[in-house]
Amino acid sequence: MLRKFHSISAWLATLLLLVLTLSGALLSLAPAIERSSAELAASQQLNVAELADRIAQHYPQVEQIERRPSGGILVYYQQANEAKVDWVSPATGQALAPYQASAFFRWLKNLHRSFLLDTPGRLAAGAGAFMMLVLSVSGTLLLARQQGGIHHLLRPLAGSGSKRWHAELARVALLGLLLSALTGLYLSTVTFELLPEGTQADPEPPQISLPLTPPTPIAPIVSLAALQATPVSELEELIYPYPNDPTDVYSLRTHQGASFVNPYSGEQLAYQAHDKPHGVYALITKLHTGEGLWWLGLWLGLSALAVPVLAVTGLQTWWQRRKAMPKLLTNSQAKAADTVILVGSEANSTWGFARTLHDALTAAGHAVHTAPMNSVAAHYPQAKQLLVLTATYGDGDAPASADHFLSRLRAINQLPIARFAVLGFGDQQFCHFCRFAEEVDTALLARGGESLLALETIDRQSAQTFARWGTRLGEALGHELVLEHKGVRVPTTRLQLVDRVDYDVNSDTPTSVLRFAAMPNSRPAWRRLWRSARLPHFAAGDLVGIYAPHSTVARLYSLACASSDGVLEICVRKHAGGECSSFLHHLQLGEPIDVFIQPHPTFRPLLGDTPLILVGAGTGIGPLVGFIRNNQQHRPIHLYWGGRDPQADFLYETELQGYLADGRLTQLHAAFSRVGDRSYVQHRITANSEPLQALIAAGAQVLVCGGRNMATSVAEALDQLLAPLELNVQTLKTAGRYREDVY
Ligand SMILES: Cc1cc2nc3c(=O)[nH]c(=O)nc-3n(C[C@H](O)[C@H](O)[C@H](O)COP(=O)(O)O)c2cc1C
Repeated sequence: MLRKFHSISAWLATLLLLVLTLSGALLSLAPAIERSSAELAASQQLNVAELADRIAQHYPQVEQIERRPSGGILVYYQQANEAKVDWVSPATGQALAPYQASAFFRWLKNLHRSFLLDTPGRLAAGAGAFMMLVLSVSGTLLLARQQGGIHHLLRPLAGSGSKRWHAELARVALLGLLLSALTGLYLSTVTFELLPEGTQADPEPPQISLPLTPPTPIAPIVSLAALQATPVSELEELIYPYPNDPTDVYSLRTHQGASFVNPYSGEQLAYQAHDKPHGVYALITKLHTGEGLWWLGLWLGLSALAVPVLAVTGLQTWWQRRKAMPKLLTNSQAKAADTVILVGSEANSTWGFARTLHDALTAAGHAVHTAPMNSVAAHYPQAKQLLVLTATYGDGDAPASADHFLSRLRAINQLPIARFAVLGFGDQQFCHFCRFAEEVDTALLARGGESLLALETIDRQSAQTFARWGTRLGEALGHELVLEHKGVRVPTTRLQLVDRVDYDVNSDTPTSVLRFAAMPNSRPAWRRLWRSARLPHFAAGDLVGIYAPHSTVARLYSLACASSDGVLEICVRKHAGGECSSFLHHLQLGEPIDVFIQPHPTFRPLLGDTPLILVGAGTGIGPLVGFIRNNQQHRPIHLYWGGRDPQADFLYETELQGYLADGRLTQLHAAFSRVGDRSYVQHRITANSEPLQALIAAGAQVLVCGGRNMATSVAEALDQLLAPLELNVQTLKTAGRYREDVY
């Protein structure tokens, strides 16, 4: 829902925002250009009397002095009965250059404020500022969700292509865009008098009586006390008395207020301060335009320039997601359907299964409506059965297209369709296999639903299990149903094996560390002209999906390095009958594999320098080594790892010794199950209870990677040692300080 909302708002706002941001970016140059044509430094220490005295040496017929927000000084004067304006040097009072207001910038300002129209244009500009605010906030929430929480917003981003560019750029430009949007919205509300602009002080001109008769000439301006007491940095404008009127006075406007100055005595008359709302208005105008804050102007301008790029990359991401969703040519209307299929998916493969089911049911004569789970309606008047197909993500959580399903269901008075069947898609590698599907099944039963078929789960997109479920569904519906699903491979990058280290080679289950690099000639020649082959972007702990030859189902492996390390590294144990692990173990140097990256943002070290306790067994060491390798800031890292025999499978032993020596690893506690005291990693944890208690009390984060049994034993051992601290694994998990990557 959030993604859809973000996409629709983006479409509506794109055109509006392109005009607003491009004109805003150009306008942001104005303060810096003006600043470069004015001379400023000397003006900061002067008072207005001194400045006016210097100017008087060169401009006998001066009428007005103005200090621009940039700090430059303008002088308005008469020459040969012609009104003129010059930039002057505050240091000497001499002319720098004639002043010419830029017609281009005036036009641009009108375009930016009102699209060169009147009230409708101003309304559109206000709406544009509002859309920018909405997009900035919804985009931040999306990013926070992708990164595993708002406090992880600054973590390195995973993914590649336009999606990654979009997120990366949005993160950089976010503050500038938020500031522009909020201040722009405020200025719009002031334009439409929804908020007060405040008033600039405008005191009544005083009547002065002449000190002497016949009239004496007015005092030299440098001697006027009120002007001496006003620093130039406070000045907005000084208007001189009319030369032929001996009763006229100086009119002085500063940032704080307005007053008059007696030209004979130098006394300040009728001072009036600007009101508070005006102060707020002036400050917000300054923050929006960057006038007087040229660096802020340039920063806002650069942030605004990000908007067209965000529009293009956002559009590409939207298009790619749309393309990945199957086209359902025969999708019935929700109100006319007798069968409703709701889909929970993050990376879209479940949509492929939904389409196979949709087509088969349609061919069998059903009117089928297929939609994302988040679009569940309160009422389907004709529907007789609801079929829910959903994946599970994160730590047993809902995928993107289903993250509001359970709350929607709670808000609906009566279950929209009584008969239902849930089919869960997941991966046994993960700790909570198909847990979200279980939750959905339980929730539907609790709401009084009637199970058409018991919950079924599908491991790693098995087409066979899907076909068997289809047969049973057909029986429940009273007709034959054949589900022949042909998996669709997601787009991949081709890499080649460049290095391998093999361990335990004499056993049936050897382990290898495999390193891959980009395949130089994997791209068409015309694309190689502008970009050479390179690795996709990933961080240690992300997952890489690898297709064995002729397989449409990818196997996921945890990454032992980041793309900035220049290779893609995984640690693989060969399993009896494991198609992908056997393929990888037989791979020769130079041979290719096809991969894609699945970000795993929740399995990462928290930012900062708090200690890390890394726990793993067997190949679970992969991502943990990646975290240690990238520990350039030398935060304390304590590694607990379990293997079988140090002579045969001490994975990464040489690297780990190097990391201990250079300070990237603080302590290494290895346990071996087939030699010596035949211990497991949880035994090392229990034996080190006290130092571990101290580390966790100091805020340490625990990251566990490896088999499910190991993870359970480690959690039990940690629960025991945490009890005296009145903590347990669950509370650490809730605080994001205990993360697992378990298979
Ligand atoms: C980061 C990540 C986390 C996952 N978490 C789980 C999980 O907790 N439980 C599970 O059974 N499957 C999990 N999976 C596997 C997916 O549910 C499974 O691959 C599913 O078929 C994906 O469907 P989709 O392509 O429609 O999103 C996870 C996959 C990824 C990439």
